[in-house]
Amino acid sequence: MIKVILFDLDGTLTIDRNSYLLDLDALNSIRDLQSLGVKAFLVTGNSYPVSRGLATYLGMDGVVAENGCVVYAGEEHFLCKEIDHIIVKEFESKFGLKGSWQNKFRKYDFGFYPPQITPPMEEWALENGFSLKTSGYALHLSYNSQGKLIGVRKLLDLLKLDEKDVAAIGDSLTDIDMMKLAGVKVAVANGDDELKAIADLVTKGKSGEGVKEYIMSIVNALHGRNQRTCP
Ligand SMILES: O=C(O)COP(=O)(O)O
Ligand SMILES: [Mg+2]
Repeated sequence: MIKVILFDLDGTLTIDRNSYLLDLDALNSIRDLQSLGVKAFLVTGNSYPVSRGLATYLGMDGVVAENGCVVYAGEEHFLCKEIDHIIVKEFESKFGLKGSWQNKFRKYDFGFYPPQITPPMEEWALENGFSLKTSGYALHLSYNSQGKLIGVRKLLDLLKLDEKDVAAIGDSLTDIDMMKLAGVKVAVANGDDELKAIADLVTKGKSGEGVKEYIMSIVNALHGRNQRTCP
């Protein structure tokens, strides 16, 4: 039985990819799910303050932020090597990138625009021991080569959860790492092809609509179970 759902944020809980507007119907369906005892976590490439602030106001049960490097589930865990801000600036100017406004609040995983990785960047990253990823929203630079996987592993340890009790839903390449430890892997309809290829289920709807569709299927199944067990 699914006890925890991991939600990517950008492109998944938003109304579309490349939008920052949250899908309010998807958020309401998450509340319905939580009222049935299923826990909800944000697992995102966003900075810790943004992720934790959002999770608090959305009533989420915790977060994995900075693409796996920071975990909060009642207490904080920091899992990656910090990047010196001088290196961040060097990377930005060397490749003519614009740093994310959240970079001043980041320690382990930094974001840049445009979100495309080029071969010279890959060469530089390899020489300097970094890993590059793209979410479609931003290009990410980190020493962490395992991405969201390390944060999700920590979260499951903290919650003493088995992978089979976990579902994850996302839209981009950076969610493939999150899915590695999820018993049920869900991709939204407008997600990256590589993610859809490893998913157990691809929703009919895009982004937030797809989230609502998947959650309602669980909510209905749980209601069905409860009705069967009530005399
Ligand atoms: O920070 C990003 O680039 C995207 O964040 P996400 O992991 O919630 O999609
Ligand atoms: Mg995303």
